[in-house]
This record gives sequence, C-alpha cells and structure tokens, in this order.
Amino acid sequence: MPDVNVPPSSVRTIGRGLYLLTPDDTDTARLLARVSAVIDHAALLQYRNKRADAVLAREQVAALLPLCRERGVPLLVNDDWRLALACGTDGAHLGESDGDLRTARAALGEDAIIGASCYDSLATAEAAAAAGASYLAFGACFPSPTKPLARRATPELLSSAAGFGLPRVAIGGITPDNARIVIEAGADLVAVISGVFDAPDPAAAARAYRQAF
Ligand SMILES: Cc1ncc(COP(=O)(O)OP(=O)(O)O)c(N)n1
Ligand SMILES: Cc1ncsc1CCOP(=O)(O)O
Ligand SMILES: [Mg+2]
Repeated sequence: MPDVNVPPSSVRTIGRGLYLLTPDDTDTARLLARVSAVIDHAALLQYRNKRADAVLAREQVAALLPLCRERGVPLLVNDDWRLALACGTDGAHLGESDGDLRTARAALGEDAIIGASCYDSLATAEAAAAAGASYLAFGACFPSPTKPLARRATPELLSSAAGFGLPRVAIGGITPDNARIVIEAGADLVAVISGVFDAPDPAAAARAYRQAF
C-alpha cells in the first residue's frame, strides 16, 4: 500500500494534458473503479461531487488519495480547501463562492496546488494570480452537459490570459474533437467530466484527449 503521508516528488508539478474531474457518483467503490480505469491518462485529478454530503465527500477523497499517489497524479478537492487540508491532498480548486484564495494558500502552504475559476473574466484572473493561484481556469468554453448554465468563455480570452504567466485551464463541454481549439488558444490543461465519464469507452476517450496535446 502506498504511504499517503509521503507525497512522491512528481506530485507538485502541474503538467500539460487532461485534467479529470470526477462525476457525481455517490457509490464510492464504483467511483474508485471509474477513476482507476482512466487516471493513467490524466495530469491532474479533481474530486468534484455535487451529490456528496460532507461525510461522503471525506470518504471519497480518502478513497481516491492512495490511488492518486500510486499513479503519481496530484489530487485536488473542489470547493472545500478545508477538506483538502484535512485529507492531505495536493490542493484545492476554488470558485467565486468557495472562499478566499489567500486564506486557502496560507492554510495549505506554498507547495499546494490551488486553482481558481476565472469564468470569462481577465480581471478575475488578475486578482487570482495576485492572490497566489497556481493555475487559472476559464470556461465554459463550449456548451457543458454537466453545467448547462455555466458562463461562457472564448478561445480568444484564453489567449489573452497568457500574460499572467500561470498555467491556463480550459473547462466546459470539451470533447476530444474540440480540444484542439482551446489547446491552440493556449490551454495547458483541458478539464473534463462528461467527455470521459459519459463516453462509451472512457479509457479510449481519455487517451484521445491526451493525444490532442
Ligand atoms: C478546473 C476547474 N475549473 C472551473 C471549475 C468551476 O468551479 P466553480 O465555479 O466553483 O463551480 P463548481 O465546479 O463548484 O460547480 C472547476 N471546478 N474546476
Ligand atoms: C465545473 C464546470 N465549470 C464550468 S463547465 C463545468 C463542467 C464541466 O463538465 P463537462 O466536461 O461535462 O462539460
Ligand atoms: Mg466551486
């Protein structure tokens, strides 16, 4: 069994490629099996489960962490940096309703990966960069089956965010076919839920995203 208290040297870097977000699955064993089948194609994994209460979320993060350590993939927690801290994950992803990034950075430490949602706003990106974000996420770039009402961002906006000097993440409705559009616009990572987890063959879909880079 991997020792979850000892992060491997590979976990603190943000690579390029597929940034997988978990589906809203309340069955922990099934979630683990679904993630296990695709994680080798991912550069980062985010635990995001809008159907989990606090107890289930903690159980699921604790179940995913040894898998992520074993495969050398950093694990981030969506929405809740305190859960990330309690479970010893590699970081957290914060949106506009998820608390203050500086507070999260102070609690999680300099080495933590803390991502920020910037939606369609360069002003939000500038503020997040100044507050110590590790990467900037823009989107939804395309209509998202998971979040149909998400604000939309253009590929041009992604290009305009190059000057912040931080990795750029594109999210929202990204498929293996349209991934090239955001990659050519400057995305270092494409963040995906349905394109992998709702695909007939999730591992083949995950591989296809990786090959788009
Ligand atoms: C990589 C990445 N980018 C954006 C989001 C969206 O975060 P948020 O706006 O807080 O919305 P929810 O995910 O909480 O619905 C994200 N989670 N990950
Ligand atoms: C969390 C989030 N934020 C903007 S779109 C989105 C959902 C992404 O899921 P999908 O890859 O299924 O569009
Ligand atoms: Mg959020």
